[in-house]
Amino acid sequence: MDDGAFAGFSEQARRRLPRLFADYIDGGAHGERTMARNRAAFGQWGIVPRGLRDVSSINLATQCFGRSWALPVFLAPLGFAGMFHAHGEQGAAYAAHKRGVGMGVSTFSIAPMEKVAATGADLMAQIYVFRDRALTRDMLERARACGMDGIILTIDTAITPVRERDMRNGFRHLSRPTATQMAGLLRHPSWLYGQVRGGAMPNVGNIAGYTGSRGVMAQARDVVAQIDAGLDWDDLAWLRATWGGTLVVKGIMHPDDAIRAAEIGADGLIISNHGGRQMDPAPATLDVLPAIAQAVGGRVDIMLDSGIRRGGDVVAALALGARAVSIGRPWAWGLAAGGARGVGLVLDTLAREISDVMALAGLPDIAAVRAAGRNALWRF
Ligand SMILES: Cc1cc2nc3c(=O)[nH]c(=O)nc-3n(C[C@H](O)[C@H](O)[C@H](O)COP(=O)(O)O)c2cc1C
Ligand SMILES: CC(C)CC(=O)C(=O)O
Repeated sequence: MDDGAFAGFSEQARRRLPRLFADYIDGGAHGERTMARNRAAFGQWGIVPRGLRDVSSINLATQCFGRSWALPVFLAPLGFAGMFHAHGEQGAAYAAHKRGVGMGVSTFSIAPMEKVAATGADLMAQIYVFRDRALTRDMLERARACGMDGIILTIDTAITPVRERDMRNGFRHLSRPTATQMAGLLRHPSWLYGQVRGGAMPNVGNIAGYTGSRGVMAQARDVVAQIDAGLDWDDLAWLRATWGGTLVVKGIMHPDDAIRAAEIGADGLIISNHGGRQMDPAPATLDVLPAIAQAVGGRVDIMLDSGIRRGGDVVAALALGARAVSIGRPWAWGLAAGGARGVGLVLDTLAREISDVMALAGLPDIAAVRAAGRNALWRF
């Protein structure tokens, strides 16, 4: 796979992590065709160099979902991220805070959201609605209580499809670690030491009741099984009525769904195929972006994720109608490779590339990128 600007981080992450976790991060659903298509779609677009424009200062400041960030980049919610490095979700949030960007905290965060919120970062709580709505209500109340004024409802995960790498490794498919899994953990002593020192084999600590000694893999299997496959548009309306803050719907891939979510009162949309981890085969997110942007016509802000690996990818997405992008695996690799510092370096790497591309395209700020639109782009 082409990990773009993050190849060094992903390589190091794969060295540092037991295979179980490295494959969980890297893998996708079924034949991983969606994952490949996400990357290929960015390869279809060039950005046309322009000169004789004043680009002596490049400003990456961005507004999206009613928030202000220093970059048009958001850290996507990632489940079980605390297993990738002892700094965990707090480390990532710390890096996001330092760089002035936002972050989604997964329902399946290893660290309880209260601990992540204590970093002071601009966070949004990602919500998987459970069959037991009391758990979901509890999560909304906790999000509000720890000062988060935005939530992200993920809608592309009614079921979790086969992810062949996870099946092979027994990720979420076993209730007890196998000898192979144990040997894999022991072959990564520095990772293991960090995990033990950081909390002695963590729990899926963000969900009430999921603590104890059963082991994080058994917990992961059980909490994922809690996701309600019966979720429908009435539930979105319920959530809209229940949650007074910003409500963003993640996993939109069709213009009709975008329009319906906006009509129900969502404040924002994330065009996402979950990084190719859910539907396979699905279209690339960049390919569905123009029709969705046209359908919503500026009524709600659009963020895009799945396959962002270069600054040029970000600029192409913004020129085609996104207000910002989010990155998933790149920050997981950064975290695994170097904790909070690694996540910070991932953001710096992307910021530098975005800035390079904008300068050489004669686009000094994000408003200029959006205004240029397709005029800045070349379809190969
Ligand atoms: C390890 C991992 C865990 C994820 N966990 C969640 C999750 O708990 N909730 C969610 O909405 N999306 C989850 N996602 C999807 C991401 O939020 C995001 O949509 C995706 O990673 C973007 O694609 P990219 O990894 O190619 O950047 C996860 C993705 C990865 C790689
Ligand atoms: C549904 C879970 C397996 C967590 C998740 O969103 C992911 O791994 O992509």
